[in-house]
Amino acid sequence: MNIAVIGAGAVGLFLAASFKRPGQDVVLVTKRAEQAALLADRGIGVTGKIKAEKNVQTQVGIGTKRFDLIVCAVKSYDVASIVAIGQSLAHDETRWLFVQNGMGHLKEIADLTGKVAVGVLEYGLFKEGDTVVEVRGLGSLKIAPFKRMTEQDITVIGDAADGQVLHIQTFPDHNPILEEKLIANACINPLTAITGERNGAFIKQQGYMAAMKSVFDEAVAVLGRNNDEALWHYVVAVCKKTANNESSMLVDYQQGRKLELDAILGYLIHLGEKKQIDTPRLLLLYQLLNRGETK
Ligand SMILES: NC(=O)C1=CN([C@@H]2O[C@H](COP(=O)(O)OP(=O)(O)OC[C@H]3O[C@@H](n4cnc5c(N)ncnc54)[C@H](OP(=O)(O)O)[C@@H]3O)[C@@H](O)[C@H]2O)C=CC1
Ligand SMILES: CC(C)(CO)C(=O)C(=O)O
Repeated sequence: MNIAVIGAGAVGLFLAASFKRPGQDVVLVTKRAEQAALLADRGIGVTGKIKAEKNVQTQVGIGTKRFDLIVCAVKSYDVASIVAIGQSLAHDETRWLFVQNGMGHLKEIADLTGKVAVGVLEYGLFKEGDTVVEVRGLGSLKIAPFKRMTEQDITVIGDAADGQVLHIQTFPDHNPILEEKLIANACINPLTAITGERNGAFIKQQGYMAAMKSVFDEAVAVLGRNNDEALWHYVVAVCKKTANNESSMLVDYQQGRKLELDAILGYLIHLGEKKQIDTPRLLLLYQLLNRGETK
């Protein structure tokens, strides 16, 4: 099987290393030529809680080669541009896997004509320069079919990863796993970005925990999952497993990069509007973090 991973950020580096196994070709598609050259020279280094060194091929932008599996690891706001040009990487039986946080990207990937799966990544990953990713929190990659994917296609993706690096769990339905992760990201990412704290602070300090719970209550009301104790335990468990991680939104905020506000908070606020459910806390977080890049 030949595999393309699009986007060489924290997640793309980790997943490219995860799918690189003997007899399996992995091409990591970067945006910048300098990064492609460095990766070709040094390979990918995985450090922290998982250690691996893998050599993969690199490619700058979309080329002419077609792949059996395409893993899209760009931010949710870049998914539309990949969908627009990505078809040239695919053949009729290509399987796509999208691993973005939030649920904002689902409307974009609905336009793809191929077989599409979605995944949620519960690892805490931190990009240390162009070729190294530090694993700061362990979890799973949960994957499920989104469209035209059979159970067997999902199994093929699950079996393709190097089990020493990546733990994959497969699910029959994408909605529950994406909703759970959406809630976790709505609770963790904006508050960590505002406070500058690592994820673990929100289970160690009572005041932070109360703030997170109040965001949780609003978010679950929008999804119609009030009184879902198991979901609150899930959010706490993600904080615990990734306690030492700076959330992807905190990292982006500190680096002045665009935030995934629309995919996470915006998605819930919009759904709340449709259902006539007030979301004052989600709106406040959105406004505090919006530096003018999002409407
Ligand atoms: N980091 C984490 O711990 C976790 C992240 N996630 C989610 O995973 C997704 C990816 O996150 P993360 O890896 O942290 O984000 P990063 O910003 O680190 O990586 C995204 C990468 O995509 C690249 N890119 C953008 N457009 C293109 C393009 N057209 N062609 C090729 N490459 C492109 C960017 O390049 P450049 O930098 O050159 O612009 C960047 O390297 C997000 O939705 C995030 O929320 C989920 C769980 C954990
Ligand atoms: C799992 C978690 C919360 C890890 O920090 C994440 O999804 C992120 O940072 O975006």
